[in-house]
Amino acid sequence: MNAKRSILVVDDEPSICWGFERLLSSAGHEVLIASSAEDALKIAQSRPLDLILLDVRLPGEDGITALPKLQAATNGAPVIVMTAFGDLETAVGAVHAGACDYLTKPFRLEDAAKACEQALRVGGRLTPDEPDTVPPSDASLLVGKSAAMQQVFRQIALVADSDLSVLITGETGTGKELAAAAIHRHSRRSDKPYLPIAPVSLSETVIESELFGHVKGAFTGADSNRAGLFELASEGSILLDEIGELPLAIQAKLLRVLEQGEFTAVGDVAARRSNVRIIAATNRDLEQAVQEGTFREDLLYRLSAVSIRLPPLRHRSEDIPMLIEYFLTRLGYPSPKNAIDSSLIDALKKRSWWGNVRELRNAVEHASVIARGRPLLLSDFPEERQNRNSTADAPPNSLGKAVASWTTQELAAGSENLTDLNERFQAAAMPTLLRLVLAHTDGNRAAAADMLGIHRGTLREWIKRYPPDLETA
Ligand SMILES: Nc1ncnc2c1ncn2[C@@H]1O[C@H](COP(=O)(O)OP(=O)(O)OP(=O)(O)O)[C@@H](O)[C@H]1O
Repeated sequence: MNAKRSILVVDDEPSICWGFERLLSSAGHEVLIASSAEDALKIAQSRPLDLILLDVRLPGEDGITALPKLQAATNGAPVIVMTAFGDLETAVGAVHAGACDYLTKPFRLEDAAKACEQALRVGGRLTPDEPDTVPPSDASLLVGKSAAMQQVFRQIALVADSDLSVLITGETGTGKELAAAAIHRHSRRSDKPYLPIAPVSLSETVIESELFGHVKGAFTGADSNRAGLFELASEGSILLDEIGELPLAIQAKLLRVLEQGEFTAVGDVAARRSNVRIIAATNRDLEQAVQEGTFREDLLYRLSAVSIRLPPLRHRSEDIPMLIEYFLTRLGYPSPKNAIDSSLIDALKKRSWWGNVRELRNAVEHASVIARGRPLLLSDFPEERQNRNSTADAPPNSLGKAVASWTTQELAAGSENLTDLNERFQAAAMPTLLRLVLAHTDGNRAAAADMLGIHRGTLREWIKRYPPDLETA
């Protein structure tokens, strides 16, 4: 921050005003203070301002309502909104009302300084739009109050209205699909289609046709023209879930959509224009997939113009009480707040939750059935699942020995025609793995997929391909 600028801080907390005064005046700026929206408006009408830092909760008129008036009075000075009560709806509301950035209290002074610097440099609002009027249905709420989730809300709010493609990463069950739906819901495209697709367990031709459509006679069975998702979602958004599983040939076609905004239906020659926003999600490490040659580096680069990482639940255990209460409310459980006590919360916070929020939701549903309306106890919850990386129970090297013996045997018996060793290895090992994991989850496939760290679609395909064996362990 070089040239001297006039900055108005609107907050009824003296410590925040004092902090900003010190921070900004030491950078050479003039700092004005107002403790209410009404006072702020008087100042804004009486003199030019270069930046406004505006709290949401104020005595009298709230910050979000006052924001457009302050902007009108200042001829569009950039406004950074601050709040201690961050949820996604507030973040989006602030951005839609015209804020250029959003800070959740408590924030680090260096983050605040960066936001001010950026706002003074860029100025103005980022995303002009009508106020958001679509109330989310209950099940689509992204719940969380941890700093990590606040950061996610901020990113969603800032990116929702642009047409940039977004890459959402995070472990299974962290809410990637919810985040993608929220981006669409809060975008200008919200009245247009939002179509999610998970390409796992579909053959390459089927995925290609699903995405781009096909013309009559393109392949056996294609007896009429069929529109793909890129046409069906016209002017809307597509979620490509499990993008890491997309075959390389389709990746090339997707790159063309991203770079040139066009695609060709299967069996067609004419290019069609795409006006669809692409949101992609994955629980795979795409950098590693690039190293391994299964994911195109240029596509990763294009997709991650904006990238949002959903943190695992074990890194934000402070969200657990809120999430439990939320799930109990959705289940219609009597007085959810009183149904959980601090010792239960402490015990649940110590768990690893490898299946993340999905696992927590399933566990709460399970506990609520057992508790039948009384306060929940730890014993109502399913037992904690093993860390999927733990090898503690395995006798040392037993698996290695078994694999060595199997491989040696195969190689010894092997003829020159040995070309499918990996497939035969999978066929030998998978049925047992699947049987034991499914037995452990009482046949619950979603839970088994979480444990295996794979998508449910992939599990479905594995079960079909390697039917779980029935012999005892
Ligand atoms: N922050 C959250 N607030 C409320 N519910 C959540 C949250 N995160 C996840 N959930 C719930 O957990 C379940 C899994 O969420 P979602 O399908 O979005 O996860 P995902 O990351 O896409 O998982 P996967 O990679 O396995 O597809 C859903 O029932 C969703 O409603």
